[in-house]
Amino acid sequence: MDKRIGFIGAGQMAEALARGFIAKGVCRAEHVFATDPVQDRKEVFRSFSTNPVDGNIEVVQSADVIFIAVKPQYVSVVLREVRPYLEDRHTIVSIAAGITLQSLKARDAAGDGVRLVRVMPNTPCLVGETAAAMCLGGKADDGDAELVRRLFDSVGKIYRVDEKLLSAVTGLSGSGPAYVFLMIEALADGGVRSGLPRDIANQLAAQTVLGSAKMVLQTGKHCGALKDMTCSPAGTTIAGIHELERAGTRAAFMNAVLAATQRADELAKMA
Ligand SMILES: NC(=O)C1=CN([C@@H]2O[C@H](COP(=O)(O)OP(=O)(O)OC[C@H]3O[C@@H](n4cnc5c(N)ncnc54)[C@H](OP(=O)(O)O)[C@@H]3O)[C@@H](O)[C@H]2O)C=CC1
Ligand SMILES: O=C(O)[C@@H]1CCC=N1
Repeated sequence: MDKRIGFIGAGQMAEALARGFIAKGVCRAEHVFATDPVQDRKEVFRSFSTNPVDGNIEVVQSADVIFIAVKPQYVSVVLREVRPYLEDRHTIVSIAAGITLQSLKARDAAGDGVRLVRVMPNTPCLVGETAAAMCLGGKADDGDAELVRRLFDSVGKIYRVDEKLLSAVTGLSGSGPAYVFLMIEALADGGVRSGLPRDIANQLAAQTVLGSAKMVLQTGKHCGALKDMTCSPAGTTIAGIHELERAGTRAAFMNAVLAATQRADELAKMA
């Protein structure tokens, strides 16, 4: 792709996206520009051959696709700052949790006439396996959707959804990697508690999650049927499942997604 990619805010998510895009060859490192008030973050971007620049306006002047990757409460201040420098060539991609298209194009933010795309990505873009969703606003058209789709298809999967679903996407897949990391860590702890060396326990736990996710995606079978395949009558697995059910694990995961979704909605109100 010949587009230049800019990041306003060079934090964890910006780094994961930039590294992912470059690793998958959808853009070249020298076509990536990033800025951050924290000097160390700029040095991180320099370390993988992208261009750290001195401010948000310089990012806008250097790039065509501008990722707004600051914390939600700073989004409108950033947009107000760069607004006079926005041109028709720019597509603005906000990844901020909870910040609506309406508030992105408000008069004290980007204003009317800007190509706006909201994306909720997740950190596995770093390894080419993001689960993301997007919606369009402002002047954004199918060309912008195609551009964003091309970027995200290179680092995983992206789905177009109604904006009203984006908080739920945030609660499920945006925050989801953290739930899964916690689960992998806990599974490995269980392995260690049962006598496995830590490194083998970590590998077994992570590979089990990877393999199980692939079975869901590749077989198209219901998770309940796949679970049943693992449970021999009076066997080991059903004894483990019994404990998970006793602990309310399903409700805990559902409540985690719900709490994160509600938090995304709260962030929208606070911004
Ligand atoms: N982390 C994740 O998994 C995901 C994050 N997101 C969204 O991505 C955004 C960034 O999150 P994340 O990367 O985790 O956060 P980080 O705090 O790691 O990164 C944000 C960076 O932006 C910097 N910053 C603050 N103000 C400005 C400014 N005015 N101009 C330029 N840069 C600024 C921050 O500096 P300082 O620390 O000094 O404030 C910080 O280094 C958030 O809106 C979040 O909702 C979306 C999906 C997943
Ligand atoms: O924790 C957060 O607020 C961000 C948004 C989704 C994932 N991380």
